[in-house]
Amino acid sequence: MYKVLVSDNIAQKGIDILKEAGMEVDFKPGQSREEFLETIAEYDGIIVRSMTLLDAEALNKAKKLKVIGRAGTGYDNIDLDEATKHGIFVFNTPTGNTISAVEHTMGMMLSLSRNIPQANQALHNDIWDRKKYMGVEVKGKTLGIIGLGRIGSRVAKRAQSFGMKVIANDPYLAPQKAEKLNVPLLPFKEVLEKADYVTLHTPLTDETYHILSHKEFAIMKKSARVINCARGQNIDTKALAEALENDKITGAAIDVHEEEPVKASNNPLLKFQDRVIMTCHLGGTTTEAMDNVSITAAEEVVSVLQSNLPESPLNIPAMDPQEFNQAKPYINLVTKLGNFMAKWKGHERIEAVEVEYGGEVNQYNHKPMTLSLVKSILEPILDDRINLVNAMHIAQERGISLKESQIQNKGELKNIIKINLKTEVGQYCLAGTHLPIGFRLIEINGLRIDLDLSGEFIIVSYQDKPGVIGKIGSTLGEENINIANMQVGRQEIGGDAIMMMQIDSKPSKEIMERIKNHLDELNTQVKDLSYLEI
Ligand SMILES: NC(=O)c1ccc[n+]([C@@H]2O[C@H](COP(=O)([O-])OP(=O)(O)OC[C@H]3O[C@@H](n4cnc5c(N)ncnc54)[C@H](O)[C@@H]3O)[C@@H](O)[C@H]2O)c1
Ligand SMILES: O=C(O)[C@H](O)COP(=O)(O)O
Repeated sequence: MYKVLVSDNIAQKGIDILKEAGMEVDFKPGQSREEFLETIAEYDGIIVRSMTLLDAEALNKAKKLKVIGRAGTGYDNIDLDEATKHGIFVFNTPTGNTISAVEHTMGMMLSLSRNIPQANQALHNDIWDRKKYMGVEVKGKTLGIIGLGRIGSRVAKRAQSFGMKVIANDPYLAPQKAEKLNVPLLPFKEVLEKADYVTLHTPLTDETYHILSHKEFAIMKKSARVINCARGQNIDTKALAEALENDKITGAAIDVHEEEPVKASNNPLLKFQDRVIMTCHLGGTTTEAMDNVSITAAEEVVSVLQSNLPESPLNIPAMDPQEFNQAKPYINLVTKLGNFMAKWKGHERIEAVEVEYGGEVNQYNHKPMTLSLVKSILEPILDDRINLVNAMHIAQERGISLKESQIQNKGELKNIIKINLKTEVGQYCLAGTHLPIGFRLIEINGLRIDLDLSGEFIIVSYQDKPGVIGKIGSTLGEENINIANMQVGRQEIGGDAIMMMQIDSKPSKEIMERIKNHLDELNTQVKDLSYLEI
């Protein structure tokens, strides 16, 4: 039975899903870091929100951990590289709280414009002051959106319906997407200069850390108001406090904070009661969003523990389900070729793997195929230590160079995948194709063949000599082993030759030994005599 830790608050519906799937669940929001580190080794899966820190220290102790589910969007509390090294799948549930974050942003902008929280607080303190809490309209004002993704784009639509002019900065967004939204994409500095409201909707990255600091506040309008419902570290809090102090900008609405939870001792913004609105990271905290992210996270943890791939992976390439289904035959083909290669030559130290994709295969993202190939080649050597998450990392760690390329398939075949393996001993090549009748092996070390890519095989590399084929055939016949298919090729008379046989039953070690002895008697310089079951 798998054991799952839920270390932050999620909706009960998510916990029920885990239990119904037969998981043992520990629900421990708010547990101490010490207890967390002491017990993390027990768990196969963990569900977190933004409060649990899954850094290298924690992940190094998580010896059984297979999957981390982030019930929410931002995953800056998870060390992705470290999780990847350990082969731990990490996924998030990025759409479940989008609308809640959008609506919170709109609420913050309106509250900031109309002093709603301040007036409410005053009235609760028995103060009626209509003059002090006079506001401004948002209609006709310019909203500058930094990060026009899921949340930013929806904020744009809502702001436009309020009669605002919306401009944005997002260097990674396809311009057509912004065009469709009728939002001009402008340089960062220009957005800051023009905006009456600046709202942040970027992830936390090296580039977006303190994306608003002294320099940026200095170029904003004095009347500008700033909204942050993205990540606390996107704003340099001290610089924001100074900008407010020196009237460089007018106000701010802040949902996410550099240090959470916020305390009077760690946040200089608390003193600006009239100009700063603060909420306690509530953007994604609605009944609907909590249900959405909790249900999805729980379903996905169960699914990954049942050996499926997550829908929104963070450390393997994502593919939409339709594309994945269409590419699946090629993922299976490359895996079969990798299994074949591993059984044939995996005992030799691998130096390089090259994979060539031809024909229809090139309509699809190659990454999942290449990852599957690397996994299938290294799996027999590394047992279950390798999966799609850490395959590339392990290959790099072992000094194996990897190359992907595209080839033209000139023949009639609609698709072809060719893998080339370089080991300390030699170079080997296999090619295969996917046909309606199944997977076919179409080339081995330059020899054109056409064999079913499953079953039992004997491969012999030798120096071309009369008598070899007969000797092998008769030895197998004596032992009642039927040859279903056989193909032979050579470079020239008396040159390097290769024989590929598909047989109906497994030859014993003794039979293989006898074949070897017969070939030695013929003095054929046998370079390879392998039996493989695929
Ligand atoms: N307050 C909350 O409770 C809450 C809730 C949900 C999401 N969030 C946060 O909101 C943020 C946005 O979420 P999303 O779902 O819209 O993400 P998203 O990935 O859909 O959008 C982020 C956008 O930022 C852009 N971007 C990245 N780097 C940039 C840069 N240097 N300059 C300008 N743009 C840049 C990306 O191209 C992308 O379009 C995330 O940080 C997420 O964690 C907060
Ligand atoms: O990135 C997110 O999904 C939001 O910041 C919500 O975070 P939370 O799950 O801690 O509320």
